[in-house]
Amino acid sequence: MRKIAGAAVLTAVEMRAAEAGAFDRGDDAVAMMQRAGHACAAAVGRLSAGAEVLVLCGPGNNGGDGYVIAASLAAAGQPVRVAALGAPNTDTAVQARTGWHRPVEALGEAFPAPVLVDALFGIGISCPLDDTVVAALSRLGEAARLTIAVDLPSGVDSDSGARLGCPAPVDLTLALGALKPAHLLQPAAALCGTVRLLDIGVDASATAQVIGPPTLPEPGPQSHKFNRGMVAVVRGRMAGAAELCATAAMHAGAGYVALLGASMPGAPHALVRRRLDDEALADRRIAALVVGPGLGRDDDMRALVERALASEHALVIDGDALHLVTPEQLRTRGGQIILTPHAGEFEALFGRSDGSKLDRARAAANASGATVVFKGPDTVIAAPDGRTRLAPAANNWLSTAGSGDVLAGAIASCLAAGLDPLAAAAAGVWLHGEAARRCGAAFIADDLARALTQARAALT
Ligand SMILES: NC(=O)C1=CN([C@@H]2O[C@H](COP(=O)(O)OP(=O)(O)OC[C@H]3O[C@@H](n4cnc5c(N)ncnc54)[C@H](O)[C@@H]3O)[C@@H](O)[C@H]2O)[C@@H](O)CC1
Ligand SMILES: [K+]
Repeated sequence: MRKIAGAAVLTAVEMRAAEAGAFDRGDDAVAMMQRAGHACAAAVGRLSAGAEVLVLCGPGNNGGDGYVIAASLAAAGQPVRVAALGAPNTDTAVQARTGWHRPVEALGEAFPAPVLVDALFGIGISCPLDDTVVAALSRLGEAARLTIAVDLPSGVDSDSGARLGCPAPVDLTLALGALKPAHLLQPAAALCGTVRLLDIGVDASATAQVIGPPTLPEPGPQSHKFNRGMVAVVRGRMAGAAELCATAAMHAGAGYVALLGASMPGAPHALVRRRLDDEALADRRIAALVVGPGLGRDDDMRALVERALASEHALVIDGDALHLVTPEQLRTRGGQIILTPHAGEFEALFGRSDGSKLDRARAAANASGATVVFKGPDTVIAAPDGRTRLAPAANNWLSTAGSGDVLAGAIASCLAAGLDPLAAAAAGVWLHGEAARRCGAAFIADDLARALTQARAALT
């Protein structure tokens, strides 16, 4: 059982292909299910500390895992019962069922137990759960002290994270072989509780990964303020947002940060103030230019965004600037560009579309040629080459004014340090999440920007 940082994230189709690849190499489905079930049982056994376990088994292979878990716990002397939603209907699950030699209760009539293991449905759920199933899950979940989902909480769509029924949250989800998008995308992610990964012997390499602690360059004897990475932030109508962004860039490790445009009294002394003119914008030492925080959306600001696009700098485009560009314009401009839209900005720039947040971020990166950081409680980063990174659940207190300005600054700092746009975006999201974790509760964006120093120090 391991933590999820850096883990591969596979869609249902990719997961089945990974399993098929293992079978092609001589593995078989029954052996794989035994490994999955025994790995789950070991975790359940440790966590239940001898309390009675009720395992709920569905009709497919998720249910098959459940029978193996129950049999394994029984063999270890743990009190365990099984309740099922019908008979197993796959060869592998039928085989797993033969290993359980005790009664099987009907789901709707099952008596609760202190530990509930949900092995009703995993990646194979295809339509919303019946109300009677949701009612049974809720009743048994509420009565349990500890609820554990096998692979996924039953009633969520594996690829999109949508609810299929209204399941209650579980305490722990044991992801089998790889993470699935639903472990990270809302609303499903909030139902998963703590997520841990179990190895079941499949090769789970993928273009999508969970963001983990980044590797960032450390200063050495040759370092000076400019080669540590110079960030410039364009000040628009609201100076505060640009100053927050610039402050965040400094605390995330940039060697030199310039605010282009008039600052307000009280900004950090280390922040370099420069006039916003062509000479400042053309400064070749700028390694990342941020435009958008507190910018405004009038014609003057549109012209300013165009001047930023006309520069040769690597760009972080945030906030209002996302309303003043088009995907085609960005694709034509090329070069290193990171976009940091929240849901409203994303829709304004890329329009409404169906599909999961992962699909939408990938399509946006493809359309714009930029790296897209689709922000929210389930941030997804997509690069134009198809690689994606998904953020683990972060501190919900991040839903505060200025939090996005801080993120843009953190990302710009990592871009200026020489990381490629995908790595820089992922590093910035990690630093932002770690800073928020350290801040605890009810912090403001100024605290968050300062806490980036501690988040950065945690990596050294
Ligand atoms: N070798 C394998 O195939 C392995 C499979 N694994 C497990 O197998 C799971 C996937 O198994 P399956 O593909 O069989 O899928 P599931 O077991 O998730 O569910 C599919 C079954 O549920 C039924 N179903 C779907 N939606 C329903 C609904 N709303 N109401 C009632 N019934 C519904 C389907 O008709 C089918 O019988 C994974 O999540 C994982 O837990 C693991 O054991 C690893 C190995
Ligand atoms: K499940």
